[in-house]
Amino acid sequence: MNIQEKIQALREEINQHNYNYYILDQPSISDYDFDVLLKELNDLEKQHPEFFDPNSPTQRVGGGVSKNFPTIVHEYRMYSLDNSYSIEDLQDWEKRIEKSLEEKVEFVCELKYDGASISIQYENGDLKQAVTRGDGFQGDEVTANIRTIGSIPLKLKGNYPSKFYVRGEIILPHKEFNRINSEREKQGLELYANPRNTASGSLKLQDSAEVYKRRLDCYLYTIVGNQLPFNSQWEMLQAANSYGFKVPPTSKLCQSLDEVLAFIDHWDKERKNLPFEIDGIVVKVNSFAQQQELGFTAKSPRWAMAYKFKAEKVETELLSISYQVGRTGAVTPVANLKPVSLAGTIVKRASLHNEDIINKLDVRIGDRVYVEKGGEIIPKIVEVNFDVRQPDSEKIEFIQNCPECGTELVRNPGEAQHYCPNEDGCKPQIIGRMEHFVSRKAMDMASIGGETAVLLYDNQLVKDVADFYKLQKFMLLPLDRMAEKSAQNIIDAIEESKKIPFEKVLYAIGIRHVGETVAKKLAKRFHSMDNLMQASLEDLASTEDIGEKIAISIQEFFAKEKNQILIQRLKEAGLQMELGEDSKPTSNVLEGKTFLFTGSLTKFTRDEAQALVEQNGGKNVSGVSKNLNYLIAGEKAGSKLAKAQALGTVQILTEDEFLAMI
Ligand SMILES: NC(=O)c1ccc[n+]([C@@H]2O[C@H](COP(=O)([O-])OP(=O)(O)OC[C@H]3O[C@@H](n4cnc5c(N)ncnc54)[C@H](O)[C@@H]3O)[C@@H](O)[C@H]2O)c1
Ligand SMILES: [Zn+2]
Repeated sequence: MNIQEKIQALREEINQHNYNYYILDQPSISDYDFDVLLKELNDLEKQHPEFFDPNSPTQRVGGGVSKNFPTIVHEYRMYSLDNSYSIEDLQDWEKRIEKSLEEKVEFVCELKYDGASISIQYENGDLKQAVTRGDGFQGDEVTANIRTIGSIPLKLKGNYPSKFYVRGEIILPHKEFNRINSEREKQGLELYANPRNTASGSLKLQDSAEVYKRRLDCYLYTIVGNQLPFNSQWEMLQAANSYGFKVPPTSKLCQSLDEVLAFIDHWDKERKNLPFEIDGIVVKVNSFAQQQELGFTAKSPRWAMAYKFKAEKVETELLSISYQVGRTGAVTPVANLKPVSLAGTIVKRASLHNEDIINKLDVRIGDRVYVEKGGEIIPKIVEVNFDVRQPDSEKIEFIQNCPECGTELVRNPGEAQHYCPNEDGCKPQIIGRMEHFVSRKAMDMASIGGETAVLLYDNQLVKDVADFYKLQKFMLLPLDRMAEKSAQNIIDAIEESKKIPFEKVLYAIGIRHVGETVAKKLAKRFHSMDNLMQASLEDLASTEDIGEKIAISIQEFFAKEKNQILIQRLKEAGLQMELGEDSKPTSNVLEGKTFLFTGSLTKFTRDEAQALVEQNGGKNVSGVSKNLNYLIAGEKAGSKLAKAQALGTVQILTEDEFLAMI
């Protein structure tokens, strides 16, 4: 990979994590690992300014707006914060500031509440409107949900300005987070990863009665507006307090960096006693005049810096290891720990991923181990305390047979995971496939949870996913705890699922390595199950973002006779086996041609434009290169236009010229 490709790959990877984190509220990596990726990209971009892109995730606030709420443009932009993980970084920052201001600087230290940003507008003392940060320029209007939060005043007191926005963080206290998760566990629902993403997900619920039940809380730290009666962060906090806002009493005015460091030190130790999660300390230049002089970068103020704590780590004992078999047959070792309190939850298990990780950690039963939790659901073991290892401890031998069905496990060359090959006889694999099939992003049958899947399987009603479509109500009624209403719900959900679009069906059938995104790309490229089943390895592997590994996995899946029969039965049941009319290409006038849009577009949004390209058989690309045929340049087109002109091989079009092509 050359530098440009590396930069591009990092941008794509980070964008995907941003999407998981901010839109789906389901991070798949820890914040620390995410920040490492972002820093790597930032460093590369600094070394290679020629690849600057204003749309890079280093230049933009990570969030976005959803389709479920009205979108509101922020009158005053909402920024993110610069992060540092070390005291040295913080010292460097202070030196930079002092140098550019050439005068004494006071700082305000605040806790960095780990929740979701909110901006709330007040007019004449009344709460008017509440908007999420979104991408910093515009966010979701969630006023009704915000009104359910007890600590946010609906009416102000004292001598408040007539119009302003107050900003702060919506958080979910540990106690509530644990309560919600233990309820979800009882209902067999997927657990939420951490309080922050749960708080942000709660704000986006459609039913404010549900939001009310979540007992969110809010801490406020900024007021913005025109001609406000205070000149510093500290004065502002006092004023906000006098208007009736819940301003945290923990903030501190510091005269020197040493005082700042003492504050950090104090809270690094004390944070575990707080009833809510903080992920660091925010240090802000106190004086507004100085703030103004320092200004902003593309995504954060230069006058503030977040110092992030390292993920909390605790020591405990490894009691035993169990092995879990997933729907693909993958066997995952899980550490059973002596229960210990970590980041507000009691931790009893930690992930060990695979044999290689066990060997690398050299972890043994009875060892004292360090456990860390960084945003994911299951914490991980990061280190062994070798100083106190028992002399008679033995190296862990990975199991050789499936703990569920006894079949000998296989480990393919080049892969770290062990698999149980007994696809059709190993219960967790069958149940896992059923659960995957009915899940929200697949066939979306909410009325069939994990417990129901087990019930249906144990009663021999459903042995594979096609059996769902043979179910009738009278078969369900005799089952344990199956009321008339739940039986009807199940039958309805199964019937409804016949309308689920092809790309989700493709995801639902559970081909190894075919996730949601890959399924979409395959659907778009091959249009129907039949085409896909007949596609050659070359055809498959030449699809965007699909490499040989996925291509082989697809071919292996369809080569099996039992899968061919399964598909045939699903087809007969009436599932969607091809793309819906509206996603099919309407013409192929753009076939074989590549397009890129730049600048601000007036005739269509970027998404609409790209959809037009695809509907007419063309392909969208993400950067200017020899592979680009057409660049459609809107107003204020910048570096991409210049680069295309320099290349000389790219045809440059206006929006109208593009429309004329189709
Ligand atoms: N794990 C993942 O996949 C993933 C993906 C994207 C982002 N993230 C994480 O999200 C974070 C980046 O998100 P971000 O842009 O919201 O930045 P951030 O959370 O690091 O900092 C900015 C935010 O801090 C909040 N904040 C809390 N207390 C504050 C205070 N006292 N004063 C001012 N602001 C305060 C504000 O909401 C502000 O918008 C990083 O920590 C990153 O690791 C993780
Ligand atoms: Zn098995």
